Amino acid sequence: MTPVLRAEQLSKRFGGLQAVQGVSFSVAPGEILAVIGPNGAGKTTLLNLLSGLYRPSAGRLFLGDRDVTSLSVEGRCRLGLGRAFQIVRPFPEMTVHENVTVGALFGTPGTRLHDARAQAWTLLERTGLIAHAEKAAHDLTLLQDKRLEVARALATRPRLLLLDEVMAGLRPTEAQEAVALVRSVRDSGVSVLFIEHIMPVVRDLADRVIVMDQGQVLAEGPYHDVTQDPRVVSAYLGTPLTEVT
Ligand SMILES: Nc1ncnc2c1ncn2[C@@H]1O[C@H](COP(=O)(O)OP(=O)(O)OP(=O)(O)O)[C@@H](O)[C@H]1O
Repeated sequence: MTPVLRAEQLSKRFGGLQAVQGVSFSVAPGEILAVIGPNGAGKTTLLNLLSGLYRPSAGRLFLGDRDVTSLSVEGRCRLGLGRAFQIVRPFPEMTVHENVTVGALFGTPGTRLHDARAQAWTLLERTGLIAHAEKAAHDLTLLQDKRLEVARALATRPRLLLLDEVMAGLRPTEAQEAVALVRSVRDSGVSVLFIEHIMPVVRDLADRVIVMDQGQVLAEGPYHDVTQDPRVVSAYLGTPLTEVT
């Protein structure tokens, strides 16, 4: 089956610093893939290369069969790459429903306002925000805010959703709710690639884990395999990954 996304030898250099070097991987349809690694490993830079925020210094990126290496953020979004944070951050004065409506209008040009509004109601139902639809975005709690990020990204009708540390700052019970939300996104047919530092979340959510260190892929495989890998433990300065928070 054609992967949803395929990165071939992606690299990004900032002046003298090689932030990402020769990274290759793919994401299968319906897969949840985690990208982990110590601080400065290149995870966020990689996500920026995938979403189109950065142009690679070398390498190529495919969405399905399409080479999107030189496409903009918007172009990739319209081909099915959704990112929480990708569009502008939520408009704080607008309601939750209005914010998701904007996502729907942005993701599919030509969408009629009436249809975008209807789609937004459906997404608020799916993401557990329906009771807060008329609240201003700035009145949401952190967990509701994360839900709004996911709802806005889903409004662009992605085939692959990119999430950058969406669990950060959540209490453990809230993180479990967020895990359930991401699972439900996958169950609706959307692949997910997420960066995460909280290891229990990675363990519970990821079908496969890519470990980055110093811009390169250090290990790749199921959670239990990569976390036992001595090279991975050593990259985390000897801290067992079960204790990394
Ligand atoms: N815009 C930039 N200009 C220059 N250097 C950058 C830029 N963005 C990132 N870097 C550098 O690239 C390296 C990788 O950074 P990146 O943020 O991708 O790592 P990370 O794995 O996401 O780290 P963290 O887990 O701390 O967020 C770091 O050395 C960082 O200082």
